[in-house]
Amino acid sequence: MWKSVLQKLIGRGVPEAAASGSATPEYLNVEDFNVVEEGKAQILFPKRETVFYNPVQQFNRDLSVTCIKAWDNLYGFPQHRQGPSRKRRKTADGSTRATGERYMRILEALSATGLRAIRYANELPHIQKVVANDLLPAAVESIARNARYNGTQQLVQANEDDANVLMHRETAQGRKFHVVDLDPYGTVTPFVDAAVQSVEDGGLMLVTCTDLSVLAGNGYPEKCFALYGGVNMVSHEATHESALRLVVQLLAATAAKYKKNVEPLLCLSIDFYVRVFVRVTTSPLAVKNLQSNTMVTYHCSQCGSVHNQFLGRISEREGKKGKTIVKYSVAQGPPVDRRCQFCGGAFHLAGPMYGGPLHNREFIEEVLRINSEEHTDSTYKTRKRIEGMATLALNELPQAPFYFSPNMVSSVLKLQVPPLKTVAAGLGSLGYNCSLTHAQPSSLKTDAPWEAIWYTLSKCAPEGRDFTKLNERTPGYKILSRIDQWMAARPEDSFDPEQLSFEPNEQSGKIESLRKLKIVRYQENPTKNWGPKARPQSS
Ligand SMILES: C[S@@+](CC[C@H](N)C(=O)[O-])C[C@H]1O[C@@H](n2cnc3c(N)ncnc32)[C@H](O)[C@@H]1O
Ligand SMILES: [Zn+2]
Repeated sequence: MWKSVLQKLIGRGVPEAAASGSATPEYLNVEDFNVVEEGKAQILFPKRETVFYNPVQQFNRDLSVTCIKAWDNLYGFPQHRQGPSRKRRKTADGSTRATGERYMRILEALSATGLRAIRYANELPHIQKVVANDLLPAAVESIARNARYNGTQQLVQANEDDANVLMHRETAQGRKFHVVDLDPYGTVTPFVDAAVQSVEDGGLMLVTCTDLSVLAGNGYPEKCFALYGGVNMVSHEATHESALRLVVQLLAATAAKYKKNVEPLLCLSIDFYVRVFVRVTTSPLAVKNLQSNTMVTYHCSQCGSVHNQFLGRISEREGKKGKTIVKYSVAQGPPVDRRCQFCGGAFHLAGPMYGGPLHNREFIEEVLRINSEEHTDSTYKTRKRIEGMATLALNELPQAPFYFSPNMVSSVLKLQVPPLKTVAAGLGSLGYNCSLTHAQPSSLKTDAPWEAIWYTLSKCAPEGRDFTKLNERTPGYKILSRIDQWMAARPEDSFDPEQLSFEPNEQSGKIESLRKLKIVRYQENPTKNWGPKARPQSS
């Protein structure tokens, strides 16, 4: 039955679509549908829900439109292919998007209603085609109906296939996509192998995972390992960043099999899911860095201190005729003893996961520019939040995996929680850098070792802490009572405790000025009962 409806929909020439402001096409009885407007699309939903739609994911879709535009401006195909210069040209409307033909082929492999695909067709320049695919006949029917209702049926091609079958078939026939968007129920894992092959060289992959109980929860380390090839930071507050690193690792390790390098452009932990934007480029040379960009993490089950162990080392030396010779070798380790040097607790092992930078500055700056100069609140309802999240991501320390909250550290030491700026000033005075993180409020990323973190926090309370009043079995007692031991054992080239000061400095200034910006930093619950949303009953 759906096929005949579909053929009817596809078979009728140019529609009198609602988007073009004319009357409803005669084949549709709008009474049967609810109409939802988002971005520059209007989507018809059958009154009885048969196809997946989650309004809370508007942020995901608004952000994705902005990120594809940024990718197009910076690395998009016609101008990129012409040479290494990434100069952008001003267009008549004042934007700096690349001029050029409609070249971009996008695959939305798991499309449901077609809303996202139609938004891409309506809101992005340079679209040649958006293939909107779904396994479910009712979804494909909805995509075709909505493409026609929006007048985008020339650009949006509804397709019914298993996503993997579609991607492998298209790749086999030499038809790759510049942009591949994977927005599945739960994990993305089953689609990654086909997707990294299906994306054009230098193309963009957009990936959602909503299975955060696995990627960031406490209950399923074995499932996390099976799906992502690594274990998350079970029971650790930085588990949302490890979720991002596990997803990037999955993408990078899969792409590496095909000599492709994955460069993270923007990786965000959002509400109940993660969204990762990466550029995939064929580069056997860059793939060689994967080993030394991959790490395992020892995190103390008692006090939460963290030690990262990278799996490889890269060293460079100058050879004959001044040529640089790069050597790839195995790592030395482990970086910790059997027991935590601070509290004597046992370590838990997380990873392997990606340990490099999660964002690209140039890319985020372009996202922010587009968001402020080219988008308006009326179309991009989540614009303020994009500004807030991207600004936080832009200001994150790039080479400092994970974060800690003064809240958690103080609760271990049984101290009053000091303000973030005080902790940042202390670490700054010892010569370390700090930043906020988009992944958790009131937390700090830092390149300081944990000796410096415990030392600084232990000195935050003006009157000091009389640890003898603590229970001797607690990690706090052990850390504070052994402070002379672990301070003496710290590496010689680390900090000088005499330098510690809580006077405002550059690090506390950075944190304060970011906190004073009028931006939406962290989202409150967007709606009542928000979350990943279950599949519709009939699917
Ligand atoms: C979370 S929904 C997609 C939501 C959509 N991207 C949006 O922004 O509204 C996931 C969709 O994937 C489809 N799906 C699940 N497994 C699939 C497969 N193997 N191949 C193609 N589609 C699949 C489901 O039918 C469902 O419509
Ligand atoms: Zn410990």
